Amino acid sequence: MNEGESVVARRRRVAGWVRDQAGSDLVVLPELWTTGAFAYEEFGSEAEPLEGPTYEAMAEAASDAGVWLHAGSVPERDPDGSLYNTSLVFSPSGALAAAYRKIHRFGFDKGEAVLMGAGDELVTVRLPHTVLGVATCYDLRFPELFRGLVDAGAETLVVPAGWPERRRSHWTLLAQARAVENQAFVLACGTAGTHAGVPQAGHSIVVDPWGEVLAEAGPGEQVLTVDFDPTTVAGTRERFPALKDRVLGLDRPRR
Ligand SMILES: NC(=O)CCC(=O)C(=O)O
Repeated sequence: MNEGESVVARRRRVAGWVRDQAGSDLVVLPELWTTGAFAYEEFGSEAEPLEGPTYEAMAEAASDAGVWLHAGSVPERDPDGSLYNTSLVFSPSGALAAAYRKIHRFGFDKGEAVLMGAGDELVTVRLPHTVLGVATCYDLRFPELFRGLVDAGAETLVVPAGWPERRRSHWTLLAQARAVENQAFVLACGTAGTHAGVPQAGHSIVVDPWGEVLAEAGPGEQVLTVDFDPTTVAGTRERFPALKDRVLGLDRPRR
């Protein structure tokens, strides 16, 4: 994203990119792309109700293109005034298929962690040939969230992000780890450019359930297109049934 571009102009530009993807099955956008994930001062001023201008523009773009659209996330203002980092998924008719409020907020004692509320619900979305499990950016560091998504049926894990360049090695490593440990496809879509002075990693990445990188973007803005068969997940899980060997309850003290 170009700093200095208005939210209105960026929304129009991104909607055009989505329309250009007609013929694809699923299009994925990154986290907080209207403001930038590190533009904390803008979260309040640019926050939208769930069905706000970004929702409307993305619903229309999904329907014009006839694609499933994970529209990344927006700063959402709840009717009670609280802010959330909320991802939106639209069906090819432009209907809202799911909204996910980011569970793990980044920033420790500042930024998103104090400005936004935490979601408390895992979200999956059934598509014709796979079930998406939805997570956002910093969530990538919390494997138990992804295990929850897998238990809810997820086979393709979608992670929009605004991940900084200085931790890019973690981005790639964690995307591959989440794919391998959950025997799932991972579609991790990151912002490019600089947000509020924080250089972004870009490098969106698609990983298969064996941990192989199917496609990886460069550092700048680009459309990364990849063909894969999500129905292969079941076979991978059957041939190498590590998920069946899980011992449940180890994440809680035993006494
Ligand atoms: N927007 C984010 O969640 C940033 C996460 C991050 O920088 C990290 O996990 O490292």
